[in-house]
Amino acid sequence: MAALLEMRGMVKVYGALRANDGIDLDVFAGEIVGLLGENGSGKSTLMKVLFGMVEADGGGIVFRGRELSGHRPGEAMAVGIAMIHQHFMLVEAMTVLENIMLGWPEAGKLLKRHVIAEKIRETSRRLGLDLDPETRVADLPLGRRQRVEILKAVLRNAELLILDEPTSNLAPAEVRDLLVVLKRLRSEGKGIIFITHKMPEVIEACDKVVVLRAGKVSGKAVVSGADKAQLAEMMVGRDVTTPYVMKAPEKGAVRIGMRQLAGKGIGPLDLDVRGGEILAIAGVDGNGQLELAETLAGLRRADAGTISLDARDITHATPANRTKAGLAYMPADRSMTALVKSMTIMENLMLRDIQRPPYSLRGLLTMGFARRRAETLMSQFDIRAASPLTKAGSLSGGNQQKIVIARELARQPAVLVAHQPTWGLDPGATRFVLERIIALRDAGSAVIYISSELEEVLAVGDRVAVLAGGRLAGLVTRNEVDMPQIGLWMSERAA
Ligand SMILES: Nc1ncnc2c1ncn2[C@@H]1O[C@H](COP(=O)(O)OP(=O)(O)OP(=O)(O)O)[C@@H](O)[C@H]1O
Repeated sequence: MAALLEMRGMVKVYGALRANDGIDLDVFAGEIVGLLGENGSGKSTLMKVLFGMVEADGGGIVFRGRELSGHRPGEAMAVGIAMIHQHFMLVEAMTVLENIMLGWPEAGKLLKRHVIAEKIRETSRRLGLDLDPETRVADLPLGRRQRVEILKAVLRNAELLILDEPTSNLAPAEVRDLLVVLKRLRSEGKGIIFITHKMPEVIEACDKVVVLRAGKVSGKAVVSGADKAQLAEMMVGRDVTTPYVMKAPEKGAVRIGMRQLAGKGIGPLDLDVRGGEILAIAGVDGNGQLELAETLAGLRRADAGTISLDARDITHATPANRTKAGLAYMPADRSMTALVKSMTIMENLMLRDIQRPPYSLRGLLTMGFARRRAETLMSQFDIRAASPLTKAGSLSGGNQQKIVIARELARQPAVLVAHQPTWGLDPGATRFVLERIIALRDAGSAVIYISSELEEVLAVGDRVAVLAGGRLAGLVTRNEVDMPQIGLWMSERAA
């Protein structure tokens, strides 16, 4: 049987960097191929070339027996290739049906609205998407929005679906549902390319894996029957499975405190986090995590209650004043909200401290210092780019995340609020970041670590709290953690 997709010797060069350096990739109909590799190894670039978003500098693509070159996304879609983006291209104010018609103008000309609505219902039932054509996208949780994109692709007769880290911002239950949907698509004969950094997802859903390193294929394997340890070694290139070392906490004074804190979607909350302590907050996404993080960072108003930082009331302080007071914040959606893509890596790294020494002395920017500092942070945090003067937006997703993480950690903040700090990071980078956060705690900072990844929460939390419906459903110390209890708390919903 001929492959659905054959990519041969793909090359894509950016200046001196060979982002893709002779990559071969085959996908058969009815096959899920895991595309893996560390941050910056060239996965997204290869997919952008395939989908016609960037032009290759070498190599050839054959899709369903026909050569594809110099194409644009419109042509890729017309021949049956669909790309499900990480940031969904949906209009929130419109319904599922309207969004689907919007992205499929030909259908609007040929088919009546109720016929399309029926097609949506039928396809949704068949694939287990649980979507109603009349629901407004704004009312759908993230996982369902992604399914609208999948539905759109299937209705337009896509034969190959590209999913670039589709699970990175989904809650565990949504991930399970997505994998079920992907398997149904496979059984209907679709080819799927699935980019992920998560080993369990690969084992659960993929038929084979292709691993990239520095723009080249560094390994290939059939998943069934493969030795898990070998697969992990091939994917990660080093052992990242040893547990984190957590010294017994040396708890200091309360560094951040909340009293009856309430706002839209949260509270009232009473919490204290001491220096030398990590409070990990678990919970199913959408239970007030974002609201809590943004209220602490000063991006949302608290309607009632107080927040204190090192005994100073910061409830109504601006984000900039909170930064000055020693608060660092890593938002979950770093590439959209914490990074200026048109600025250089160096500029992004100094963004928070630009008016203060040592960056600025008597009003003069000390560029030499800024550059040296950027070089040091880039090497410490393994931010892969040609130079500190490279534009942040041209970096791979994971490397963009690392800029924000490096900037916030390097400030040695009194308090760190980290929301899903490892989204989009490869296993090696995840480990590094968690170790740095633990080091920050060991140096006396207070950390609030918000994540829907239970494994991480349990690995780093000195205490573990569960947020449900915007309130604390439970709070235990590390030694008291009882998994069934945590699960129960997570499923609690405040009325
Ligand atoms: N437009 C661009 N200009 C310059 N360099 C680029 C551009 N796009 C990508 N690169 C570089 O190409 C390399 C591969 O990036 P790519 O986004 O393909 O990696 P990735 O494997 O998808 O990584 P991640 O897991 O972090 O998303 C990176 O070094 C990146 O900085």
